[in-house]
Amino acid sequence: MSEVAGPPVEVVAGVIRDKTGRILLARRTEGRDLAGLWEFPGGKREPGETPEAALARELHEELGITVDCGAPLIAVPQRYPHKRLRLDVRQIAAWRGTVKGHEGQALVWAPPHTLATYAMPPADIPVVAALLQPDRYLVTPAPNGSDAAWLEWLEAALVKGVRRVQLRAPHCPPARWARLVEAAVDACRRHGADVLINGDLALARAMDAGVHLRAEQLAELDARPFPKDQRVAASCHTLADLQRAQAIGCDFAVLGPVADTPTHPGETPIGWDGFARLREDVALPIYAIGGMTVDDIAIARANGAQGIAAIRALWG
Ligand SMILES: Nc1nc2c([nH]c(=O)n2[C@@H]2O[C@H](COP(=O)(O)OP(=O)(O)OP(=O)(O)O)[C@@H](O)[C@H]2O)c(=O)[nH]1
Repeated sequence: MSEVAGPPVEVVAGVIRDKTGRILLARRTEGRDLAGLWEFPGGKREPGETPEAALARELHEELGITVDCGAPLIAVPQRYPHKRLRLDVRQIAAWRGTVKGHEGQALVWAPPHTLATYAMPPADIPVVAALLQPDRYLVTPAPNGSDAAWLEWLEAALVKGVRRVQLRAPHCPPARWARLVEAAVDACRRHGADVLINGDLALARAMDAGVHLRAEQLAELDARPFPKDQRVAASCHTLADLQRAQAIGCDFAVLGPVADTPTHPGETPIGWDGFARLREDVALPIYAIGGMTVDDIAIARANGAQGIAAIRALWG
């Protein structure tokens, strides 16, 4: 069996911070796969080793430090032309010693907001997103009651910490929806939350908000509809959708349904295995959707997701 089809290579990497919160990146040396790219320090797990032991060994060998392994951040299944890997990234809770590149690798302490400016391997794109972007994406339900009640529920979700919102209301009359969107965009901005409007490019443009593309819209686009500073995301169900989302430069995608959900009866869930298999062929941050609750964020991260997208579980 070729390495591309066989089981993934297990790789562990650490998020090491200094006292000011900067994060350590190492540059892959010449002659190795992906040479010149920046990565989170770490390496391959040896047979029989736990991820924590492998990471402690690698960081000692490569940097000369002793570490206490902390919480898992994300584990990214990724396929490269000649291999598949699972990049298991852990927060480093504490470390001792003096950081030095023992293998001739260049090192840099990067302030978190600069991470995306470093050229990195595809598997690291979701890692950087997991460090910097919200782990939950609220999709609003249709306003079935009064406008005031709907806006109060949105406010409650924002107060609870939701920081990324998709405004969506299938079948809402356009004039009512435009009024609600205006108030909702305002509420999201007050809370510093990212706001995207489902489907309606003109409304998103008018509000200077992001757009969340439906899968059918995505299929018809061959370029990103908005500039880089205005978010573009897309709903995906297949690998072709994900590849198109990546090709047009979407900031992130939503993939599912992962589990059964009453809002999309009759759709066959892809399960976590299906999610992980689809995710390994693109390098996008991807939220899992379909029957998700906040209790699923850890398993979502363990399958390479940015987190969960949900209506009911995040509303109010
Ligand atoms: N340590 C580390 N490895 C990463 C990251 N992202 C990523 O794709 N990888 C890949 O995971 C593998 C890590 O193995 P290693 O660092 O022990 O590898 P190596 O140079 O001996 O590996 P090679 O045989 O693939 O060239 C490499 O294939 C590397 O490209 C990352 O952020 N940190």
